Amino acid sequence: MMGEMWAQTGSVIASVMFVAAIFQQYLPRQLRYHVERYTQKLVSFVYPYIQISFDEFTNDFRKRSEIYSAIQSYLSAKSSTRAKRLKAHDVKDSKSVVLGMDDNEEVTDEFQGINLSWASRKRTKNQTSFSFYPQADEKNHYTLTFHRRHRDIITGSYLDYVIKEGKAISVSNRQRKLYINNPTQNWYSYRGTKWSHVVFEHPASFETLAMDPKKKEEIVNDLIKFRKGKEYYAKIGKPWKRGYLLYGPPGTGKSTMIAAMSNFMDYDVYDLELTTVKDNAELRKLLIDTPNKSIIVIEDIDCSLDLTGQRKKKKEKDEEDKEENKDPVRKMREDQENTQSKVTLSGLLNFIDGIWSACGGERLIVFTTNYVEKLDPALIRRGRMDKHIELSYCCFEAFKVLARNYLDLDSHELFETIARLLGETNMTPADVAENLMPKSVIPDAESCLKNLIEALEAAKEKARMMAEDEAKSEAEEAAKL
Ligand SMILES: Nc1ncnc2c1ncn2[C@@H]1O[C@H](COP(=O)(O)OP(=O)(O)OP(=O)(O)O)[C@@H](O)[C@H]1O
Ligand SMILES: [Mg+2]
Repeated sequence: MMGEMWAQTGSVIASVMFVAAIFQQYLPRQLRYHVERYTQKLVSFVYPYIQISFDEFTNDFRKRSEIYSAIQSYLSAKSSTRAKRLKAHDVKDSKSVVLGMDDNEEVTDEFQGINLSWASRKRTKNQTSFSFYPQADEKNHYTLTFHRRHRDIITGSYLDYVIKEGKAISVSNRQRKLYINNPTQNWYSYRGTKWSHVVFEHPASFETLAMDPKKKEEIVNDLIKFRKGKEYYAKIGKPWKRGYLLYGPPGTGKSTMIAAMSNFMDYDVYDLELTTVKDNAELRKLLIDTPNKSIIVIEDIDCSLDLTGQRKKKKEKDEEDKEENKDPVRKMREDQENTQSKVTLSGLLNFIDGIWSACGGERLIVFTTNYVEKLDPALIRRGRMDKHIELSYCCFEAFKVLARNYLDLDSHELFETIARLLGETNMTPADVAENLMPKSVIPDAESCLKNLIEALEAAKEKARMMAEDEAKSEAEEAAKL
């Protein structure tokens, strides 16, 4: 109804303008100017609609307008169901083809009871010379048309809403990436960049992660709270970031949990290899280069650097420096060693809570370690690493998740024996999972469970023998004394 009325009004106006344009050609120049002015005044008086256009490229044609891209994503959701002629876009970093309106197609939208219409238009300039920027000769733009009495709402809240929604749609369509830092010496080589990336398609999820369900729920809730926490962090005056320390023996699912976090949050992963970072300044550059909605990961923090001993060493060195007559060759060698190294504990601490960390926001920082007790307390104190998560040996609840994942089993008469054995011996989820893998082509759940029971019994026996040996050698030591 509304559309028809607009179309009618539009065609009347177009006819008036057409007649005026023909008429103008026969008038002297000054008169033509006045006629043009008055025609436009008349049109704006009769035609109560306002049009806003959004160009695809910024003025210098080099950069695609962010607003245009956001509108495109917003309209792709509407036009794929409403418009009749669609156009497939190959949008960079998008998981799938993005469908948008074809040129000169229109879709309507509604906002707080107000009807509006969007149209996709293309202006082609006459090509007179060779151009480095072919887009410059084809100007795509969207036009938004609405009644002038809604001007304030549309230019205020509606446009904000469209851009926010559009950006959210682009994020959810985005292909997630795993970034790895390049060694510093390669940054300035041909096409050298700080981070290289590959497409990240890890299948891990919190559903398939084997761990105590209560702990898992706590972590998921913590992540949800963080994701929704923009205003909260602003209110308490803290940068929007959160640190997790994942610790536990090898094979308990620390790396798997990081993948699950990334899938759950829809964040890119920045896997930071500290041993290839030259010094603290380079570390800062790398981190400033990470955008928001990312997880910065430092795996095996205890092995990456001699972080634990850094402070102590420094103190020792200071003492040594006091020695008056120091061998100059030795001093030179030591100086060289020092320049080779690299990132210090204080550099890393600055990264976690330094001033830069407030840039952008919405970042998770995850450290993993096998030996939490070895870490410097300064690194893991509350406020730096907000949450300490222990990933431990497989408990019965975790086993049930694995049995469901690997064998599609929720219960079985052998579960009771497995529960008992898991209580008596330590086995990592990685080992339990390995034993649950079907060994034959035709999967047989029962034989897989029996395999696991055998492995658990063997592990229990091994642990018993080791304990006996230890007790024996302790007794021998005591006898010697
Ligand atoms: N809690 C778990 N839930 C599901 N699968 C797991 C779990 N823990 C380990 N696995 C399986 O074992 C493999 C190894 O686990 P993962 O790499 O996450 O261990 P990790 O704790 O990071 O070990 P490391 O300390 O050696 O880095 C994974 O590929 C996964 O299939
Ligand atoms: Mg790991």
